[in-house]
Amino acid sequence: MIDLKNVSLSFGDHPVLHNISLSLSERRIAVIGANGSGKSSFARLLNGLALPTSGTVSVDGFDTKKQGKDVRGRVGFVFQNPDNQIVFPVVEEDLAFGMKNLGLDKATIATRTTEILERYDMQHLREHPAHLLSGGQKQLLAISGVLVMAPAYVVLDEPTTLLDLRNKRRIARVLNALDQTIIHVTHDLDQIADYDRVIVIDEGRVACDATPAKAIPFYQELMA
Ligand SMILES: Nc1ncnc2c1ncn2[C@@H]1O[C@H](COP(=O)(O)OP(=O)(O)OP(=O)(O)O)[C@@H](O)[C@H]1O
Repeated sequence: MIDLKNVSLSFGDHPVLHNISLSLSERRIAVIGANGSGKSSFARLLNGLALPTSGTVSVDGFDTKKQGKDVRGRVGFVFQNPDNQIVFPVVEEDLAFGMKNLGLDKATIATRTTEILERYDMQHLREHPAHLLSGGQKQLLAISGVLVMAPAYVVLDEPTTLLDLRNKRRIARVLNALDQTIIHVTHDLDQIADYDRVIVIDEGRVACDATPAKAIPFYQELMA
């Protein structure tokens, strides 16, 4: 469970999130809202990429301020642009990077690398230069690089924004098939119609927290 208690976040004297208290445990959670409403800032709080100015964020009891390493081991983060996430020149090296940081042995790294490449039909790309992948393949590699570390939660910040329709759908299918809890920041309302929970953020506050059937029309009305 990810718990936020009275969380506020400011950058300098600019308040961005105001007194948010939430518990996140459903399997598919979407976060939607206008540009600049605070969605990315909210997402970044969940794995300690941003720390609250006041209040606490905890993941399975671990405080993001005090136990960052435990939190990062539990919460994977996928960025909008996979180029910001892919750090090694060859696909298999990139997949191995996070696992090496976790201290996994060579055999486990090799097994998990094979498993994830097979799962997403990318075996033929194992020794491929990462920068030559298509946009969809790059995002799949970025997501794979997070999944091989076996996080309990995956936070995704607009992972399909840069993709064409076919790849958007492919990534949506990948996300829907995950066992982990996902917290998915998106502007793509079609993708979240059958999610368990939708949180609408407006001007740094939770304006609606409900099922898609209630939260999506609320958001559409807000944007009208
Ligand atoms: N590192 C930072 N330093 C200063 N201000 C920031 C920083 N990150 C975000 N902000 C500000 O916080 C506010 C919320 O930004 P955030 O990126 O969280 O919004 P968002 O809802 O994700 O927007 P978008 O849909 O456009 O991605 C904005 O006013 C932004 O300028």
